[in-house]
Amino acid sequence: MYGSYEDEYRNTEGRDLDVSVDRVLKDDDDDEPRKVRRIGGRFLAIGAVVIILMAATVGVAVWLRQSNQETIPTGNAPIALSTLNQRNTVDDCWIAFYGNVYDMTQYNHPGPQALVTAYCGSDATAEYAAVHPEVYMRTIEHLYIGVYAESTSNRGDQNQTNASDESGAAPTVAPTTDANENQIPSNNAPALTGSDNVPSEPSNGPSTNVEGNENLPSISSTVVEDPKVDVPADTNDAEDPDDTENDTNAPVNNGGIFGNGGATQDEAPDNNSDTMNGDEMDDVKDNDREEDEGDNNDDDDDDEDEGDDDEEDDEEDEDREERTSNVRGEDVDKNKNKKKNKKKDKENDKKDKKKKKDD
Ligand code: HEM
Repeated sequence: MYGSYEDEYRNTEGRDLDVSVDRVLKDDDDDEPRKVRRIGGRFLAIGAVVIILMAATVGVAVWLRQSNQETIPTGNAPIALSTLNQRNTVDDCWIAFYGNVYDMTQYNHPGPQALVTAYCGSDATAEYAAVHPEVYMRTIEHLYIGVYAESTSNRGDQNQTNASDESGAAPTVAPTTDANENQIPSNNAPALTGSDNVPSEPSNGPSTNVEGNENLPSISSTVVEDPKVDVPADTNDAEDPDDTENDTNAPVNNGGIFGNGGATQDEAPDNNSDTMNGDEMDDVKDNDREEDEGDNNDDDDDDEDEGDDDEEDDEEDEDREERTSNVRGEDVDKNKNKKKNKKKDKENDKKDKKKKKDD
């Protein structure tokens, strides 16, 4: 009896126990996926919200940025100064060189990087040109964005096409734009023509229109000044033929002392004392020559000793003439010729004397 009761109890309990354990076990198996699903759902929801919030934040940021800035110019639209000025940070760095705008954000400068970043958002043509040849610009053609509207330092020819713009490559010449039309004087500048890509000398690049215009007059002024420099020389050259009659200096240049035209000009009042002295010297020389000739004629009947004296006299005359010619600055060649002539005369005289004696 007891046994049956206990057994029944046990069975009952056992059954109950079994049932309760099964229930518990069953409940656990059923709840765990639900919990996981619930937790997963919560995470998903939170993640979605976060993603949405992030996307919204990014979207708003992008929108704010775009709304504050002008859109990046495409095609041939020139980049205004205001646009350039907005790209003035290290992370968004635009710089204008020679009338073209480049995105220098990713540029690694071989020199100090700070030198480049200091000019983000501005025109650094002048600063660049002060230390670099323009040919270095070719190394950043891939960073070209567009034409800088405010610059007068654009290179290029109006006849060039804009093909390089459309291809995205930096133009070696600036495309024809309204901005370029304003730069016609710059493009016509002599220093820039004939060397579209690489000017022979680095210009002290103008960073503004004013500076660019300042450069132009200097170029044109040099062109204008050149004739001015030549003018005095030309006028002098032109005046020389006309001035010979009236210019007191003309006789000197035209051989007033020893020249052919000196005699007539010397007759006119002349302030040039050298000319007068020259004629006086000529007169003295002529007189000496006549005296010498007279001596020679007088000595025709003299003996040889006396002839020797005549030779001495001749030598003295030669010395005298030499001195006078030196004073006047007469050519040495003239003196030599005269001496030769005199010697010939003497020889002839001697021959005549000998002939006479022989006779
Ligand atoms: C933004 C204005 C710039 C300034 C003020 C500037 C200044 C300088 C200076 C002072 C140096 C000499 C560094 C040294 O000797 O240690 C230098 C070097 C150099 N820079 Fe620039 N730079 C500028 C932009 C550029 C750009 C845009 C380029 C390329 C297109 C460039 C290319 C070079 C190169 C190749 C060197 C090394 C060779 C050399 O000294 O000529 N620079 N830069």
